[in-house]
Formats: sequence, structure tokens, C-alpha cells
Amino acid sequence: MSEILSISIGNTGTKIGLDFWELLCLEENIDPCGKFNSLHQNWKFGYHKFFNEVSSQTYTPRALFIDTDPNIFSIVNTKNLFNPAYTISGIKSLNGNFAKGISSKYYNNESITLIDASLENLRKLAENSNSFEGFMITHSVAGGTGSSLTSILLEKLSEEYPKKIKSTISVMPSENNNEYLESYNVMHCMNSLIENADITFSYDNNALKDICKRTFRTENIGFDNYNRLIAHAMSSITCCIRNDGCLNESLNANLNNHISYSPMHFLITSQFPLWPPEKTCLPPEYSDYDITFEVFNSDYFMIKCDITFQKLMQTSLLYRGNCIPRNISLALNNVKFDMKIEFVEWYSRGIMCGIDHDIPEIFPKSELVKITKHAFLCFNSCAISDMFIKLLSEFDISYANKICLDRIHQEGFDDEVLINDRERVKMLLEDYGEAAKEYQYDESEV
Ligand SMILES: Nc1nc2c(ncn2[C@@H]2O[C@H](COP(=O)(O)OP(=O)(O)OP(=O)(O)O)[C@@H](O)[C@H]2O)c(=O)[nH]1
Repeated sequence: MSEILSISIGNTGTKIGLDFWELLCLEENIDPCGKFNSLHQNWKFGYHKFFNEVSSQTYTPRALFIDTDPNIFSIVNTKNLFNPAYTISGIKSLNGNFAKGISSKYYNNESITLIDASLENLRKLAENSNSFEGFMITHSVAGGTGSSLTSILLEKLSEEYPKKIKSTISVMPSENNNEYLESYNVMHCMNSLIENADITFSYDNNALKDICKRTFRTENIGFDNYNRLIAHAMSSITCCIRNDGCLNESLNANLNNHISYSPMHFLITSQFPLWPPEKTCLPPEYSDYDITFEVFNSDYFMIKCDITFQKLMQTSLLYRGNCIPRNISLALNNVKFDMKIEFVEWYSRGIMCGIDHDIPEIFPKSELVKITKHAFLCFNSCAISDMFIKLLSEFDISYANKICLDRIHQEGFDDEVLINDRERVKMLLEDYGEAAKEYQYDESEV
């Protein structure tokens, strides 16, 4: 049994974590109080990897919640599912400033206490597992807490658990946000993800916004919708891990199947269909070809990027629900041709494919109609360069105009920390360019 320990950090990380656990409970037949419903027809044993048995037929998530802001825990602790001992909070939010979280003033008093308590609790979670495989961290790279505490914790985890896989579900900020300090948070956190994380599933609020608009056909959407999209993606990422499935059946398999050079571990995901827009209409009948075609459409990528002129590297495609292998094989051949999907020269395995026949769950109060199948695509590609270029460009604008630099200086840092972070991200961008061969990094783009 290779268990996974989930860690939710900061406001965004916690909200996504809660949505993920809600969905997981539905998929694993565990009620909101942790009671396992063994009468349900389709139960499997996957829940053991994510839940710990506390008494007969009663389970609690292997989950830790950490935030500098104590308010979020009033939400976590209203849920009977979680053990309150595994929610760790500080006194006050970092107010969107990573430098505060890593500054010696704060670090010696607050962060270190939070991190020590987190490590202690992770040790307990690890003791309650047979041989845990790794960690899955949800956070926003733009938040003060989501960037700084994640960076510190990742470094500590690398020291204490060098062989365990550190995977992250990392949310990138929206474009054109006015929080200029965020671009420094992002750069700091990206540097740390490059150095200390093994797999990063990247989600971009801007891409999620467009997907939601298209799916719900309304402008009235917000973070709750984005978080649910991410939770759905996490359900697909963990689907085969939970069910010893056909593809990416462990974090380690995810690593081996998607990453060949460890810093280049920023993966892009997409899913189609999400769900029909209105409860009143019947779910449209998508063919296996439709879902295969659309899942490669960059409109559904959860990161803003385009693969039209970019080649793919490691790529896996999981079908969930009533899909027929023969149809999928035909659909894939056609889609590869119709969409001119190409791979980098050094990658010869093509698209790795699997089917999990269980129909995916949806959030109960979401007014959505259940669909009978969907495809979930996960791939590594030089197209992720679009994301790095955008993040570097936002950083450069803030830095050139000295926006909010005083807030970094006040915490005892000079500009060197920012320059180093930027340098590391730029190096990775160049690595992706090298891998694509055709793609050349152009400083004027940033
Ligand atoms: N996807 C998503 N993004 C969010 C959500 N809430 C805030 N954000 C974005 O995340 C960034 C702020 O991160 P937060 O998680 O709120 O902050 P934090 O990590 O708790 O850090 P501090 O509050 O600064 O201590 C901004 O870019 C927001 O636009 C959410 O619920 N979902």
C-alpha cells in the first residue's frame, strides 16, 4: 500500500483541499462523517491510500491543513471528516507578502512554529501508514502564505524525506491583477518548486475562468468554480492511484511517465467534457472521437498555452466512464492526424492511454448533470513556456517600476533574493527551449 499524504497550504490551498476531499468521499463511498458505505455496489479499496481508518468502517483523510490566517480553520473544523489536530494555523495572514513568511523576524516566531508543528503532524500521518509514497500539496504560488510556507516546507520535506515524491497542485495568479507584489511571491515559489518539487500540476486562474465561462455560459463565476475544476482534475490525477488502475497508478508512475529531466516537471492538464451547462438540458452525447478531439483543444487546457507550434513530450490520456477501447484507438489515430499532434524527436512512446470504467462523480449541490464519460489529458510540453514567459514578464514590469519593493526591503531583504529567483525561472525556460530544439528563448519577449 503506497499512501499519499495531502497538505493544503494557505487560503486557496485549503479551499481546493476541501473540494478535493468532498469529491473523493463521493467517489470512495465515504459519507461526510467518515463512515464507509460498504453496501454501495462499486466499492474498491482505493480509499486506503488517502484515508486512515480510525475505527471500524470510519475513516479520516490523511490530510494536513496549514495557514498563517486562523480564519480558514473555522471552515475546516466544521467538517466532521477531518481530525482538528491536523489543522495548524498562525495568528494573522501574511498579507500577500512572501518576504514576511521567510524573514527572520517572522520566521523565528511564527513560520518556524507552523513548520515544526506541520512536520510533527506529517510524521504522525506517516506512522499511521504502511509505506507512504509521497505528498500532494495544494497552494497558490501568488499568496504570501501559499508561496513562502510552501517553499519552506518543500525544503524541509526534501531534507527529511528525500526519497518520497513531492507533488504539488499549484495555482498561478490571474492576469492583469493589481497585486504587484504577487509577481515576487510567484517567482520565489517557482524557484522553490523547480528545486524541491518532483511533479507540479499547474493551474492558471485565467485559463480556469475562460473554461468556466465557456462551460457555464455565464459571466457569473468565481473562485468556487475554479476550485471545483481543480478538484475534478485532482480526482482524475488520483483515480488510477486509488484504484491501482491502468495508467499512472502511483505518484512514482506519474513521475516516470511524464518527466525525464527533473526540473522540467511542470505538467499541463485538460478535461473534456466538464459537464453540460444547464440542469434542464440532457447531457449531450459525445462520441469517443469528440472527447478525444476536444481534450487536445487548448481551450480546455487549465494553463493558458498553445500547442499549435509546440511539440509534446510525455503525454498520458485517461478515459473515465463508458468508453470503448476500439473506438478510442480509432479516435486517437484520427485526432493525431487531424490536429497534427507531434512529439519531440527524443520521445518515442506516443500517447499512453488508459480507461477507468467508473463514471466520475460531480459535486452534489452544483446543479450539474452527470456525464457518462470524459477524457483527462496530462502532458509535459514546451508549450508551458508561455506560462513562464508571462510570469517573468509580470515580474519584470513590477521590478522595473520598483513596485512594492519597499515591502520586501522592510522584511530585511535586498533585491538579490528576487534576482536569484528570476534567474532560476529563466534558466528553466531555457531548458524547455533546449528540449524543443525549435524553440529559442528570446529575451525581448519577456
Ligand atoms: N483558484 C483560486 N485562486 C484563489 C482563491 N483565492 C484567492 N486566489 C488567488 O490566489 C492568490 C492569493 O492567494 P491566497 O491563497 O488567497 O493567499 P495565501 O496563500 O493564504 O496567503 P496570504 O493570505 O497572503 O497569507 C491571488 O492570486 C488570488 O487571485 C481561490 O479560492 N481559488
